[in-house]
Amino acid sequence: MFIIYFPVFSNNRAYMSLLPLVPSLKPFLEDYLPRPGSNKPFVTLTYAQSLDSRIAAKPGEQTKISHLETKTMTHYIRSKHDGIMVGIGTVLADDPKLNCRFEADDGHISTPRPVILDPTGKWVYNKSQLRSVCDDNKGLAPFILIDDTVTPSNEDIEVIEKQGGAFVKLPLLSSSNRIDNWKVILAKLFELGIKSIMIEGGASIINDLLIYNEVVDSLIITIGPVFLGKDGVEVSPSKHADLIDIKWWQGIQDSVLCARLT
Ligand SMILES: NC(=O)c1ccc[n+]([C@@H]2O[C@H](COP(=O)([O-])OP(=O)(O)OC[C@H]3O[C@@H](n4cnc5c(N)ncnc54)[C@H](O)[C@@H]3O)[C@@H](O)[C@H]2O)c1
Ligand SMILES: Nc1nc(=O)c(N)c(NC[C@H](O)[C@H](O)[C@H](O)COP(=O)(O)O)[nH]1
Repeated sequence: MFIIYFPVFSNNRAYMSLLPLVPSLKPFLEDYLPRPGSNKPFVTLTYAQSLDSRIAAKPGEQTKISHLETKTMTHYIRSKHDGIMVGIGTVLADDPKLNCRFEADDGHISTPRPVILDPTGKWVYNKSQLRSVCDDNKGLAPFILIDDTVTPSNEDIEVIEKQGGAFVKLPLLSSSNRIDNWKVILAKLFELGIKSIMIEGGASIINDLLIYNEVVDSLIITIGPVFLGKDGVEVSPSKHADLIDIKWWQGIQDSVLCARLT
C-alpha cells in the first residue's frame, strides 16, 4: 500500500465532501477486501449501476448513481488497494481524480496508484484533472498502459515522470482477444509493486471481467434506485455469469452486493 500523509485542513473541500463511513460497512466488506499471498494482484471489480443495469445515462457521460454514503464506501475501498484502474472511455467521460479522500481514524490517507488502460494513447494527460490533483500532492501520478507501438507526447512523458508516474508499454493491440490482455496487464502491475487493484470500469472492462473469474477475486456492486433507460451505458456480460458468497447491505438509498464469480 502506498501511504501518503496529507495535512488535513478544515477548509479542504475535497475531503469535506465525504460523509463519515457507516460503521456496518467495515465488517460487511471485510471478507471481500485484498488478502496477501498470491502471485497476481488481488482484483476487486466494483461499480455503481442503476436498476436497469446502466452505469451512465449516455455514452461518454458521467452520471451520479450512488448516494454520498456509498461514495464514502468507494473511497474506503480505494484506501485498501495499491492501485485503481479505469479504461480510457471512463477517463474521457469523467476526467476523474482517482485519489482517495477517505481518512483513517488516525488521519492518514492511503491513496492508490491510478492505472489507466489506454492502448491507443488517446489521453492528453497534461490537460487532465488528475495532473492537477498530482501537482497539488493530493494523489499519485498514474501508470498509463499503452500499446508497444504508441509514442506519447514529450510533454506528457516529462510531466508524468516528474510526478513519479510512468507510461507502461505492453503488447495490447496485437492479441486477437482483449481478454487475453488481462494476464499480461496483471503480471506487469504485480512486477511494478501493485499487489491489489480496484477496477472501477467502465462498461467495456466490466463486461469483459464479469465472465473472467480467473482474474476477478471480489465483486462489489452498488445499486442505486433509478432507471437510466435504454440510451444508458449497459453492463451485461456476453454470457451467463453465476455468483457465489453473496452478501447484501442496505443503506439510506442504495444497496450493495458483495460476491465472487464462479
Ligand atoms: N457507474 C460507475 O460505477 C462507472 C464506473 C466507471 C465508468 N463509468 C462510465 O462508463 C462509461 C465508460 O465506459 P466505456 O465502456 O465507454 O469505457 P472504458 O472505461 O471501459 O474504456 C474502454 C476502453 O478501454 C480499453 N480496453 C478495455 N479493455 C481492454 C483490454 N482488455 N485490453 C486493452 N484495452 C482495453 C479500450 O481502449 C476500450 O476502448 C462512462 O460513461 C463512465 O462515466 C461508470
Ligand atoms: N461509486 C460510484 N458511483 C457513481 O454514481 C458513479 N458514477 C461512479 N463512477 C465511477 C468512476 O470510476 C469514478 O467515480 C469517476 O471516474 C470519478 O472518479 P473520481 O471520484 O473523480 O476519483 N462510481
